[in-house]
Amino acid sequence: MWPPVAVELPERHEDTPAPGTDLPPHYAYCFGCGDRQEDGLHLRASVGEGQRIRSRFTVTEAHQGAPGLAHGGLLACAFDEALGTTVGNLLRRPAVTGRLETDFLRPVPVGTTLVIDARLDGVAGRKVYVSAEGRIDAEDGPVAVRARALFVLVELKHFIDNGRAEDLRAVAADPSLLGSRPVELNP
Ligand SMILES: CCCCC/C=C\C/C=C\C/C=C\C/C=C\CCCC(=O)SCCNC(=O)CCNC(=O)[C@H](O)C(C)(C)COP(=O)(O)OP(=O)(O)OC[C@H]1O[C@@H](n2cnc3c(N)ncnc32)[C@H](O)[C@@H]1OP(=O)(O)O
Repeated sequence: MWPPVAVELPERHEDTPAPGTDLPPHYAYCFGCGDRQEDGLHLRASVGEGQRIRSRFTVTEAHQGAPGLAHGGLLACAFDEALGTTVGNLLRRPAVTGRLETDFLRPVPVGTTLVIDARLDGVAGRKVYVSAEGRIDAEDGPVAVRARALFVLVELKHFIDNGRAEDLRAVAADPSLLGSRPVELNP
């Protein structure tokens, strides 16, 4: 059963941009989406209809597990990012991945762009349930990966208490590293 508990489905946050709007990286050095993270996955997300966010991830030679094929762990990472950005942008509250499960249905060759459609399935207290499927090269392409996750809402303190001090200082000095959102960090 998914979600595994009774949930509410909140309206998306009033500050969520209109469907079709591209979303900025949430952190410039994020491995999933950061534009200053040269070795990262460089997912690009945009707002979908209702409780949906669409992300795109292009598999490169750096992402191989077997010759010419994407590594499953990297695909899981891409889904973590796509699901996390769905939670963050639709609820506009900080959250972390508590549990992530993935089903790999087809091999994903280097050069593929996965079109990942994620949706918010519901919220139960601090628990947020999200799911996604990734299709090969087109929004109506064959499904290659499905994922479901539980995110847990946290206070900003979670990041301040646990993050490495020099990285927190860098963000405090240059808040634009966190995309367009004003966040107060005083480590
Ligand atoms: C100004 C605000 C800005 C807001 C943001 C706005 C826009 C943002 C835009 C974009 C989005 C941004 C980012 C998204 C992108 C990428 C996503 C990547 C995310 C990650 O990559 S993030 C790193 C990996 N992640 C961790 O580093 C977590 C380590 N972990 C912990 O820090 C703790 O473990 C924590 C906090 C998870 C829980 O700890 P805790 O003490 O706070 O709470 P507790 O344990 O009570 O759990 C509460 C309830 O969740 C249930 N629960 C917990 N874990 C479970 C599990 N695994 N399975 C089943 N249920 C579970 C419990 O059973 C309980 O349920 P119940 O309430 O029913 O008892």
